Amino acid sequence: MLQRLVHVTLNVKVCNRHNPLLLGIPFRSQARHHCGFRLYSSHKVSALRNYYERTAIRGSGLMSLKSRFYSSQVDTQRKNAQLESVHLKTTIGTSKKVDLKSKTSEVKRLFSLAAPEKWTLTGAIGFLIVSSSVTIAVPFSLGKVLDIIYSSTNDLGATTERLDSLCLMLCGVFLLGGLCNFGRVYLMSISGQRMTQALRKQAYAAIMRQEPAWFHRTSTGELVNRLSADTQLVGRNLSQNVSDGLRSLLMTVAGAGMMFYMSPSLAFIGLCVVPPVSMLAVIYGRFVRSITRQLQTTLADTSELAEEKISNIKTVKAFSKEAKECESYAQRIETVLKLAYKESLAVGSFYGMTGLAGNTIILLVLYYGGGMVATEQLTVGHLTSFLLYAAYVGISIGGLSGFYTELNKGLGAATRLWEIMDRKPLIPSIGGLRPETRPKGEIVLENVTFSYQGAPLIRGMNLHLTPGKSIALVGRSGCGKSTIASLILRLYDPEEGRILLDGVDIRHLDPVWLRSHIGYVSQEPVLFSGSIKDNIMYGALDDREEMIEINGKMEPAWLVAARTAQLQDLGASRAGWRREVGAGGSHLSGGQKQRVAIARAIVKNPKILILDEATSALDAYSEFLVDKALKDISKDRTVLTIAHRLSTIQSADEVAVVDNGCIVEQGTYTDLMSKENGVFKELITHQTFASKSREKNEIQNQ
Ligand SMILES: Nc1ncnc2c1ncn2[C@@H]1O[C@H](COP(=O)(O)OP(=O)(O)OP(=O)(O)O)[C@@H](O)[C@H]1O
Repeated sequence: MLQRLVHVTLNVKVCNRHNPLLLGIPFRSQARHHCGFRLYSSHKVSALRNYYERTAIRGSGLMSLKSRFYSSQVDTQRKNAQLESVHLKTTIGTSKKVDLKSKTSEVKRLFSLAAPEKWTLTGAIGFLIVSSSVTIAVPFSLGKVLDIIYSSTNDLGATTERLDSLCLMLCGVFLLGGLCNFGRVYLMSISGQRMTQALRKQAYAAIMRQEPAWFHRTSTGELVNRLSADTQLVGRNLSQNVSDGLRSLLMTVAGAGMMFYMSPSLAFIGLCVVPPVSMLAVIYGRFVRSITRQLQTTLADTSELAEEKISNIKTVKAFSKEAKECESYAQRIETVLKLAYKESLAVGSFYGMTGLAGNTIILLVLYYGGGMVATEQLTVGHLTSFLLYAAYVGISIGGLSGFYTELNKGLGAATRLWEIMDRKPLIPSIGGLRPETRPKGEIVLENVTFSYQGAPLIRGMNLHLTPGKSIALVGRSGCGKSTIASLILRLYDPEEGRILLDGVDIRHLDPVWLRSHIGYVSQEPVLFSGSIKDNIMYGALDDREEMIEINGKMEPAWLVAARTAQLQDLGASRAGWRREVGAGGSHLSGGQKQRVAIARAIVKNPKILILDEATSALDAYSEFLVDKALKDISKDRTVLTIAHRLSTIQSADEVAVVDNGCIVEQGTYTDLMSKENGVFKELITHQTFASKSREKNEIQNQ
């Protein structure tokens, strides 16, 4: 499909207001660089708008532009490109023809992946040429041997001598061929493995770069499948498949050449089946490509289901849903099987037909060749050689079609990998301002609006976090408290409004720098496989063990953090700090996990602490101890606590109440409680906050 390229550019006023970093960059490069999109003139207005909604708007730094796109006048240079209320400026580029599905460029790109392995591959191709030449020499030599035998009527001694020397020479040639074959397969195999590894690294890095919102739309099973199966398919394609394909090509060309050399008329008869088989191969290759794509997608869905259920086996068992889970897995697998049936049918038919074509060649050659031997136009040795060459050509054409099929599979897999590798994350993982000094820790949310997949959640929120003070965020379940934490961490960008750290919009700051100053304990902390120490060190800014002075004694920062988070009991266990926590922290209790997560958050000595119900899984005694420790480390830090417990709320310097996407009340606990008909007072009265007196009793009982 050839289409004309249209550059779509953003309105500069809007861009600059919302993202001063874009100042001075020409419109066209802004749009293309930032959103990574190209649009084509045949896109209708609605398609363009949809495209914008899907790619440029959601979760991006440009998200805040959305409403403005829809409210302003369109500036367009082409009548038929009227974009209604979308606030875009379109300029038609030069009438450059762009082939949207240029398969050639895809193939080129696929082969460019092999560039780092060019020398190994060149060596392998060298071996391939030698080994193929040896194979090609076999039928000819065999024909010669047969002719010597048939022509040896009188002088037996001379014939034996000729035979001996010919066979000796052939032995040497075959040995060389064997060695070269070994070299070819070995080199191709190792370079294939290396290409797969390199691809895996690139794909994994690309996945890690993406913003969290992208992961909501892309299933984990699919990503794991791309990392394992697709990379392997591409690696194998560029090595083994290319090697086999080249060998088949060489054998086809050389075999056909030898056929023509020996008898052009017989060669024409023998090769008349090649064109229809080649056409069949092309059709078959296309079909296999589409079916492989469907198969991979369905397999990814199935893996996703299996992964989710296996990793949460306790919940499955607690509800006795093993049988149901097996059934739903079987249903998904059924779809895979149906697709596999289709593929098998195509493979079977294709190989059946190519086999038939090969046998037809042999039969035709035998029939006409036999006649030629009878009329002495051809010797027996020549006919035998010819037959072998015909068989070679038949087999090699089969090999070529196999190569084409595999190439199509490889292209499908590579396209899926490029989709990930080419995607520019809407929130960069690195880059931006990195102030030299440690931040003061003042956080301001200014008119922040945010929605998940179009469902509004935060509506023009204003919130001020003062350095050195703690603020407790309270509100009904699902009102968006954890989302506010995610916005401050810049895991998502607001659609409108901005978040400032010490007066600087966090969109201009390097996310790595920003997050290095924020300690975060999530509601359901996740630990990774490894020891307790490894997990605490995960929060450190680098892998080196930082030493800090405590009461005149130098101690590792992670140990101090562990003590602060009341982890002494874990440290005192038999394996000590080397105790393995298991996948996702499955070997630890909920409270232990939470304390390790707290230690992990404070080990980097952050200026801002976000504690999302950080002590909810602790028993009252541990919570009392951790609270005390957190109070100590909260000095001189900005603390945002997302709290349900009364004790946490009461100990905060201020309380902010979230309701209907806004902060509706903010003040000290006493102030808010003294407000007649206040939202906070009502929350405290009606919600089930843990009573402080009950907690005190529990502590006294310990
Ligand atoms: N990734 C997501 N995609 C779509 N909706 C989401 C996503 N994450 C959260 N939500 C929705 O956003 C709303 C706010 O979620 P959030 O976790 O911020 O609430 P919360 O106030 O912290 O709740 P709780 O007090 O129960 O922890 C909820 O209705 C939730 O269903």
